[in-house]
Formats: sequence, C-alpha cells, structure tokens
Amino acid sequence: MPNVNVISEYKSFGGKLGFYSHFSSTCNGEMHFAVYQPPQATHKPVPILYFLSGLICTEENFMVKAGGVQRFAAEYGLMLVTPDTSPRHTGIAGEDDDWDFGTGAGFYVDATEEPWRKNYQMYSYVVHELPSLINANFPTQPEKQGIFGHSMGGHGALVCAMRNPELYKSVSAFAPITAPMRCPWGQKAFGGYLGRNQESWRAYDASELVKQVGYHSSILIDQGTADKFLAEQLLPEVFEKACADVKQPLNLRYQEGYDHSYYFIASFIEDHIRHHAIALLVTAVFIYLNPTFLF
Ligand SMILES: N[C@@H](CCC(=O)N[C@@H](CSC=O)C(=O)NCC(=O)O)C(=O)O
Repeated sequence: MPNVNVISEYKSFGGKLGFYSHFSSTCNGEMHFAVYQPPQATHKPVPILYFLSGLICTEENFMVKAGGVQRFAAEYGLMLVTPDTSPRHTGIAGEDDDWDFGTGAGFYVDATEEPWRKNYQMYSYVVHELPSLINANFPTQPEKQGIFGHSMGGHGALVCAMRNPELYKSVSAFAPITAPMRCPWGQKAFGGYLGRNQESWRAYDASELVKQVGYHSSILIDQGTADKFLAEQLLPEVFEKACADVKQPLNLRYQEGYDHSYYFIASFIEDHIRHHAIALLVTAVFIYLNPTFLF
C-alpha cells in the first residue's frame, strides 16, 4: 500500500484486522489508524463505517474492547475504520500534561489557536484526509459511509455527520458529549483549540448544529443511566430538546444501570452496527428488489 505502513495484521472472523500508520499532511505528522476488512472485501468493495473514540483512547480501544465488533461487521459486510484521537509526539510544550486536552483529546476540531493549529486538525483529518487514504488503499464503496463514536468521539461523529450529511448516510453514538459549549470538557477543549470567541465553537456543537442544519435521517444514541459523566459532561437532554425543537428524528435510548465504559458499548454494539447496515446496505437490496426505482 503506497503511503501506508503496516504495523500488524490479523485474521479475524474470516476478515482482516490491521493496524497502520501514515504521514498526515493535515496533522503534519505520523498518524495511526485501524481497519477491519470483512470477508466480503476480498472479492468486492464494501461500505465503510468510521468509529471515533473517546478521551485517552488510541485506534486500538474500539477494535479490542467493543465486544467482538468484528463478528457483526463480518456478518453485514461492513469495513470498520478507527482513527487515533489526536496527533502524538508533536513536541508542543505540555501536550501530555492533561488527560482531557492535548494528546488523546483532539476533540475532532480544526484548531485555530497556537501552538495547536499546526497539528491538531482532527476534523479535516477525519472528514477528508483519512477517507481519501482509505479509499485509495482498501476495497471501499466511497459513497457509502457511516460514522459513530463514543463520548468525545460521539460528539465528533454527530458533528462530522451534521456538517457533511452528503458524506455520511448514517450516524449514531454511545454516551456522546452532546453540548460541548456547555460542559467543562468542551469548554476547556474549545477554549484551547478554538480560542475565546464562542461564535467559532458553534460549528462543533451538536446541539447548536442540529438547529442550524439538522440531519437527513434518524440519529441513534445510547446513554447509560449510571454513567458518572452524564449530568455534568454529556447533557443528552440538551440535544434531545434541540432535536425536538426542529423535529429532528432522534432515537435516544436510556440504558438502565450502564456506565460509560466499553462494557456498555459492547452491550449495544450490535444494534448500532445494524442501524448503520440498514442505511448503508438497504439501498442496494431495495434496488435489487425494485429495479424500476432506477427509471
Ligand atoms: N481517566 C478518566 C476516564 C477516562 C475515560 O473514561 N475515557 C473514556 C472516554 S471518556 C470521553 O471521551 C474511554 O473510552 N476510555 C478508554 C477505555 O478503554 O475505557 C477517569 O478516570 O475518570
């Protein structure tokens, strides 16, 4: 694969799980990502589902801890792609000082502030550079992309999808930060990466974006009721109200007793894969069953 370094590859559920690195011109440094290719990808291009992870994660957490997600991706014939959560080893002073800012906490925004803006361009990286790289090197159907994520990554998935509805046919999230402008994690990250003018924050706040642009199909969110970050950081009720105000279809499911961990994600991962599979695969089945639809 030109421009992609293979770190390791493993056979998994009949497909292939791989960990890779490349030089990112968007983030001005080496970036890591993981790809699960389902068995179907050996003989035809397949739809792609991007998963954005949360604070402190790397490209590995989801692939290792999401309850054998590869089994479901293999069943539905979906490619899974997980980027890292930030640039690393940039040399920026203090980049490793905090667990919720800097390394492992890119927040899927394009930083405008020094010293972050040269490297911390995670929004453009996820929406543009990484998909170009994936489509050039793996057997994909580029017009069939979905996106989902967890916590900080749930925020990222909602923002990427709402800002680019033509690029993403489906979106879902586990315990997303739904109103980052109003919570401590978001205020710290946006203040550092985007500066003090909160007008520029709105483009990265799902609860603001849904009022401006909305999304073309129903959004699935699972939220554990025993999540220690629920009341202060995640604020699903803010997003729920914003969706209701503009009649955005939302399937917000409160899951009794579940916390913020990957055990929670693993418990509901199959539902999310199915949510995306319906959006990404149904068109093909529908056209097969109703060919006159094309004419
Ligand atoms: N260090 C924190 C907990 C950090 C944490 O829970 N991170 C989550 C994402 S939180 C929002 O983005 C995570 O995915 N961790 C990785 C994992 O494998 O669980 C604390 O101690 O409170």
